[in-house]
Amino acid sequence: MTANLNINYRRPIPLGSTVLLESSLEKKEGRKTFITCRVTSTDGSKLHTETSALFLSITASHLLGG
Ligand SMILES: CCCCCCCC(=O)SCCNC(=O)CCNC(=O)[C@H](O)C(C)(C)COP(=O)(O)OP(=O)(O)OC[C@H]1O[C@@H](n2cnc3c(N)ncnc32)[C@H](O)[C@@H]1OP(=O)(O)O
Repeated sequence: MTANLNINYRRPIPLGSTVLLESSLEKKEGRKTFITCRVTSTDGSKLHTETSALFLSITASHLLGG
């Protein structure tokens, strides 16, 4: 479950363009998983978006409000 999501939009992505999306698992601490992601031009020269997020493992009952 997404607990935290930060997105920096650095440059617009031109309509119809192809981009490279790289996602990394930074660390895992118990129920917490820290992920980063970058969207760049396919040659990596232009940074479009950079993101960090924290996901928490949950139980099915959490989704049901338990
Ligand atoms: C265009 C489309 C865009 C789509 C965007 C993505 C859409 C989505 O992801 S939809 C889902 C959105 N997420 C939600 O609705 C989640 C709502 N929140 C929750 O259900 C709960 O707060 C939940 C499950 C995240 C955490 O609750 P709970 O399981 O009780 O964890 P809790 O005991 O509070 O915290 C556990 C640990 O995580 C940490 N933690 C919890 N929330 C955060 C947070 N926001 N930031 C940093 N740390 C956090 C706590 O500090 C604690 O750390 P430690 O164990 O070191 O003390």
